Amino acid sequence: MRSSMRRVTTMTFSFLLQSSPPLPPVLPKPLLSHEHRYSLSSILPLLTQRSRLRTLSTKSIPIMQDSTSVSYLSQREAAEIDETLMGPLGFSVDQLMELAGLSVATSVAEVYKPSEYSRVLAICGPGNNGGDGLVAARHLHHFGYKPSICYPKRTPKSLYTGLVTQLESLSVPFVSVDDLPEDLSKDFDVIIDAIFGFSFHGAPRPPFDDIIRRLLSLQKRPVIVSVDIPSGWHVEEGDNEGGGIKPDMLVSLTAPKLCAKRFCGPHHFLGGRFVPPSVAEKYKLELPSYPGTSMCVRIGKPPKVDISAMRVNYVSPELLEDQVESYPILQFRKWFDEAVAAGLRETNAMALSTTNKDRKPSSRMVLLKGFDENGFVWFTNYESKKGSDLSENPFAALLFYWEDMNRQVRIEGAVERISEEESETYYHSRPRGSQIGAIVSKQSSVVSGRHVLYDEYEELTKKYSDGSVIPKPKNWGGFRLKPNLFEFWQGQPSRLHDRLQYSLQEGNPAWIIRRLAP
Ligand SMILES: NC(=O)C1=CN([C@@H]2O[C@H](COP(=O)(O)OP(=O)(O)OC[C@H]3O[C@@H](n4cnc5c(N)ncnc54)[C@H](OP(=O)(O)O)[C@@H]3O)[C@@H](O)[C@H]2O)[C@H](O)CC1
Ligand SMILES: Cc1cc2nc3c(=O)[nH]c(=O)nc-3n(C[C@H](O)[C@H](O)[C@H](O)COP(=O)(O)O)c2cc1C
Ligand SMILES: Cc1ncc(COP(=O)(O)O)c(C=O)c1O
Ligand SMILES: [K+]
Repeated sequence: MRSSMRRVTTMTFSFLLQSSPPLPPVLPKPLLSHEHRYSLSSILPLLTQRSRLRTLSTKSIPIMQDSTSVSYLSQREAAEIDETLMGPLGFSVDQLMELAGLSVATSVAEVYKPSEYSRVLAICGPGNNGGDGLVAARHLHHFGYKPSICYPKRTPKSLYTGLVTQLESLSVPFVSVDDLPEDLSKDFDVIIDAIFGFSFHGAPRPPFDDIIRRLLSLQKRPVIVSVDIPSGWHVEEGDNEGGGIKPDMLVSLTAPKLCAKRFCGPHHFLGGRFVPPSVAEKYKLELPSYPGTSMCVRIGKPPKVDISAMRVNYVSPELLEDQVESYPILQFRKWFDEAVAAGLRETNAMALSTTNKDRKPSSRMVLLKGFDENGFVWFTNYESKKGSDLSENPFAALLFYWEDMNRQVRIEGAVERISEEESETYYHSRPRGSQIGAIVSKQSSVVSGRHVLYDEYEELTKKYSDGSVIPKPKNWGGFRLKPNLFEFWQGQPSRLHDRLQYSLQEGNPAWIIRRLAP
């Protein structure tokens, strides 16, 4: 260990990750030509359908933990709020309908990905709820779904005829009630129930009575997404007879109506991100905040899941022996670049597994800060648990999981400290707050409270507020793992994954590539 430590002190700092660091000069020339630059469009086919879709939808949907803090509206309040918005507040019905329909489409896209739920039937009623359904269908078309529309009682107002024309111009098919299959489960994955909204009263009249009866008979598929009110439910009392439709998703608009208290399906979303504060104040509306730029927010409890049934069937391009690089470091570079180009978050995050002298393993995430033919580098506190493990047993394993690409990379080898000089250079490249953080944190030791760290952090922040150099703690620095084994794993259907292992035999510099059973 000592001698190898001395060897690394002569290295320059060039291993640190750059977008495309120079290739190691020790590699034979012809291999250099194998290096590719990847544009995002060339990478996209490598991503799964699932991940491609994720880029369409909002990144994170915060969940309202306390559903009691959302206001519920009576039928009269809902109608009054609409009048206020469209009267003194200057909104037009077209505008509100566009936003409502977009909220419905984004909510659907959050939960039901078009790779699995592409065939959508929007059943639209005669009022504005039906209009929301028409708008949602248009957006879903643009999101990659294949919507069809059933719109039996058309209103001859220009708002609605315009929405119909827009859908026709996209070749979205309109299906008459007579042409609807009796069993909707064969032809559709999702039904948008945009039949009745908050102006529904009495019992459903034809042809909607029969359509609602058909929705009632559906089992698991297609899923039903109700816009604002599950059609047929009493706007305030809900499904009071217990025989109404049971939607899988309810997208409440502006604020949930009283009937939504009776909704016990798995997905309750709120849309209608346009309520001005004056309206919220007047009606004492308590509404959750919408995340980022999202048009919808999940309200209520997240769905209960059957963990044992949670699984993904991976579908990816094949990983073949004659397509991979002869040098694992080049193959790693290729996959790393592809992961970066695909926009994955923290591509350089890796699990580091160590063992202590009693052969007890432990794992944690660290950030890769550079790699080349000499090894893989990360930084940490030498007196931490991992630091002490590595001094007792200088062998470790690294693991990368690039979920959106169905890829995993395992790397194993011997570990050594990098030079003080390299650690110094890297330490001072970090944000000053993190430099102070490294001084404050006696990593892996017990702390009596958060304040202990923060008090010292504040003190040091003041001390170094003049911009002077923050000295690197002696016990903070880098490790380098020199690999003797790599495995590139590409997820495939039916768990028949591709696994290509590169290993080094004692005293032989050539890498042997072998396929392992999945
Ligand atoms: N604030 C928002 O977020 C916005 C929500 N919008 C949506 O608008 C609906 C409310 O729209 P409205 O037009 O007032 O009403 P409905 O869509 O519920 O439907 C009224 C039509 O339905 C007929 N109706 C009523 N009861 C029955 C029944 N039992 N059988 C058959 N037909 C029925 C009614 O006809 P009537 O002759 O009975 O009056 C109407 O033709 C709201 O829920 C949101 O989805 C807006 O997009 C704007 C902003
Ligand atoms: C994504 C991610 C990256 C991390 N990167 C580092 C790192 O580069 N260095 C580090 O010391 N700790 C890092 N941590 C914190 C470690 O996971 C761990 O909590 C800490 O190093 C203490 O581990 P130990 O007690 O096993 O030594 C990271 C955590 C996460 C979730
Ligand atoms: C405790 C700790 N140390 C070091 C790092 C690496 O951070 P940096 O990128 O600032 O070097 C991390 C990253 O999460 C960390 O949590
Ligand atoms: K509805």
